[in-house]
Amino acid sequence: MIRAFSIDDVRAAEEAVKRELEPGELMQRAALGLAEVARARSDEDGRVVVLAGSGDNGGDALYAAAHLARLDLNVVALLVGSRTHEEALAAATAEGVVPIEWRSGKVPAAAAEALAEANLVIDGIVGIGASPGLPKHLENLPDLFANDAYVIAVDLPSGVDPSGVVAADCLYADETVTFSLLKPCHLLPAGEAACGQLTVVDIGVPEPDSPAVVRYEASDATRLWPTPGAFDDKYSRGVLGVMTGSESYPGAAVLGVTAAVTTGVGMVRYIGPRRATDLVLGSVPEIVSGPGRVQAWLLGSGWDGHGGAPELVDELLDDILPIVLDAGALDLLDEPRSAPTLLTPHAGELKRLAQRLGLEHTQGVPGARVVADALGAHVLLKGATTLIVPPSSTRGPLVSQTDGPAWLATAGSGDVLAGMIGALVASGLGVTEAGALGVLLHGRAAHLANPGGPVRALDVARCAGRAVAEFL
Ligand SMILES: NC(=O)C1=CN([C@@H]2O[C@H](COP(=O)(O)OP(=O)(O)OC[C@H]3O[C@@H](n4cnc5c(N)ncnc54)[C@H](O)[C@@H]3O)[C@@H](O)[C@H]2O)[C@@H](O)CC1
Ligand SMILES: [K+]
Repeated sequence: MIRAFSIDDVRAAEEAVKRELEPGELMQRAALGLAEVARARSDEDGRVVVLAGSGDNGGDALYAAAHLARLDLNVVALLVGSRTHEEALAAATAEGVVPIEWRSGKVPAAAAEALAEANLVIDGIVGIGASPGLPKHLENLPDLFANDAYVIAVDLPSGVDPSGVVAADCLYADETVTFSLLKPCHLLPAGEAACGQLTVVDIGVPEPDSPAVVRYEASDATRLWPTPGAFDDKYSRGVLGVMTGSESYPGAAVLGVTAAVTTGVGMVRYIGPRRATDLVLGSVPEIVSGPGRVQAWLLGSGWDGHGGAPELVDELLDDILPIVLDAGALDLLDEPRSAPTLLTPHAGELKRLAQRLGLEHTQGVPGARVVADALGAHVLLKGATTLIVPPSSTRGPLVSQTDGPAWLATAGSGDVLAGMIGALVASGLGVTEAGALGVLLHGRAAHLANPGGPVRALDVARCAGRAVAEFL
């Protein structure tokens, strides 16, 4: 599992280590690690421009500049903040780094020339001390870079919100060199795309106890998968009740049920309108049609209204079983249930849901968070990066998954994901783990369905079983 930590926890962990070290030692470690990566990425005749801002991020960059100049690279330092880390600047100039001030206004000619010639740019404008966005005079900075310049961000791409919540103008990097601990922006959509390749340099700061953001990997699927044992039967493995599909959209039921059965669960009980039931039975003869005992419910994919059985739905919502609410069932809840509940909206559905509930945020992490808090439910926000946001009261980390190819943006894909997650919840996993492993499985199954190419949702569903075998 990949873990990122809140900025407050990172600061506290760094301070604790600093107290045990000589002053400045931690920055020296960061700068040396950064310089080693930069050296490995630069040519023999490396022409390097270091962008140094006011804070310690600029200090890291300037000390790294000193190391690179000592290795005979040609290094220019553009001092772009209102202040400069004076000791780091002195160390850099002592090794032959050429400083150029560009603290505001138009770019000085010498700075523009250095940037146009640089094949390596080190972005030390701001790090974890930053508010989102770039200073006005640097907004068009990338226009000054040579096309083939390799950009290394120090700790994080400058301009990115360190906590990964607010999307802002930032300097896109080819590689981000961070120190010991990942920060939320490295894993969340508002920052991750700007990071490029993420490289972690160990400066000896131990992980705090509780991560703010986690990402599940294949090894987590191996560890957590609800694999049956010799004493299991179909009931002990778990039964999933599914109410999906409608007269207008019966295909959603076929896709979700196919995915659930192929993912592996003791049994699926399906309840839906006549046409959908006939289609589901026709393509998935393993299911049982009609009500009965189940361990979890999946509702809503392909609904056109309330799924045709409002009394039953009300009963389920009052019940103590875990429920996955997808698509048309997202509108069912107005207040928290007393049992685990996972909502699986895409961005448009989240917006509609948050507006219906009269909440102050409607998008991204803040939108998912207010919905999760209002409904006491986990919100799995689907997208190129899929997030799972728990209610604040759980104090649990956000989950951020980027497993699927973009080919998964196709009709029926969400119905398949809901079926996979439903199967995992019925098998006994908590909604967070089921959501995260479901997203992992969805991505892996898409890859198996057609490596590197377009996929249809039914093929993704059919590949679930093989994908599970790969995890195990
Ligand atoms: N704290 C530590 O123990 C360590 C910190 N390190 C480095 O120090 C960085 C954090 O340093 P700081 O706390 O000094 O903070 P930063 O260097 O991130 O920036 C703070 C400075 O930037 C200004 N600023 C804030 N937002 C801005 C914006 N949007 N545009 C332009 N300027 C802005 C502030 O006025 C302040 O002067 C880390 O990201 C890392 O690179 C490393 O040296 C490792 C050890
Ligand atoms: K930076």
